[in-house]
Amino acid sequence: MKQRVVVYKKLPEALAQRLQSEFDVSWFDRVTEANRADFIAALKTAHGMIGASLPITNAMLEGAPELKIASTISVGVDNFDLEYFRQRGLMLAHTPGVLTEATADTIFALILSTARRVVELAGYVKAGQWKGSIGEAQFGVNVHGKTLGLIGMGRIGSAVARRAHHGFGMPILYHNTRPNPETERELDARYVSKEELLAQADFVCLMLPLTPATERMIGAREFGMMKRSAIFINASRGRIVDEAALIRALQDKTIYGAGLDVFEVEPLPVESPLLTLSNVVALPHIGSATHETRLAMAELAVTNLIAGLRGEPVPHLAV
Ligand SMILES: NC(=O)C1=CN([C@@H]2O[C@H](COP(=O)(O)OP(=O)(O)OC[C@H]3O[C@@H](n4cnc5c(N)ncnc54)[C@H](O)[C@@H]3O)[C@@H](O)[C@H]2O)C=CC1
Ligand SMILES: O=C(O)C(=O)CO
Repeated sequence: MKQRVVVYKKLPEALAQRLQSEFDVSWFDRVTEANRADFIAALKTAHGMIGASLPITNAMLEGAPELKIASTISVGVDNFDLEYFRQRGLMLAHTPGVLTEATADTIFALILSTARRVVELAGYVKAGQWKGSIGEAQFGVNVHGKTLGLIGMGRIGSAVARRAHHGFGMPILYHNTRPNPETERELDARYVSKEELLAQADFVCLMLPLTPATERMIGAREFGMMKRSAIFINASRGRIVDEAALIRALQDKTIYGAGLDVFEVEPLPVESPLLTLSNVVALPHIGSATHETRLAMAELAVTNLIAGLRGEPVPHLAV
């Protein structure tokens, strides 16, 4: 008898066929309030599940005694309780590496667009407000030669640092769980305490996983330690930051601006004060969202899932 798989994100046709040919599949393009009960019911007999962008609670999995593997189409695994997976001996697969460069590109887009006020001033042109030569009121700040502070120097952090060092001549400070000697040699990056980084960096960029140790790691105290000219960049996870404190720091001009791809609540509620601030560039969680990269992520997640269900070594296990 075929093993059963629950898919909870729309997959490219060729990958859907690959799963369909080997497994008995329940399809959910996405899970909403309307089909949530059907999704949970489908999990009850599932051996594997694959998808993204949905918190998977232990309660959902309690009713899934046959489950062996969850394969998330993301590198971040914060939608799962890792301890629960360990205790039940379940596998959790993810997609590191294939999205590193696309996400680093997005982070650079945030750095440049916030510093040079690209979104705000493109809106100014489109609104027909460009009547003469622009003046100081529209000037931005330099990116090249400024100090980049990276909190989190893993795969994506290192890819951002390479762009900054080779392309923009930026001195690099970083803070990480442990020093990364290879990156230090290649990019002349300097390992410093979080406090030193916050005080010295012109751009403070988070590239961390969301874990109990990183949740709300950046709050009022940390914004207070940054330069008033600092630009804060977050494309990691919104909950690493105390968003109310960030809003206050931006309103009070404790910092100069922020480039954000992630938020405490996503989609970002339309009433968020972040949307009223001209010194904020807000993107809809598009770090890895290119055609090529999303396809590579889906391919890797399907490969992970199939390997797990066949009892073969899984290329990328988080647990
Ligand atoms: N906006 C988006 O679309 C995307 C967001 N992400 C986020 O980026 C995160 C990082 O991805 P990768 O670079 O591939 O992961 P990675 O595991 O290669 O790098 C994370 C780094 O953070 C460090 N770290 C962890 N906890 C720390 C702490 N408490 N203090 C200091 N350093 C700490 C680790 O030592 C590691 O070097 C993902 O977990 C995900 O949440 C990833 C891809 C796309
Ligand atoms: O992979 C992740 O963790 C993302 O946030 C989306 O690519």
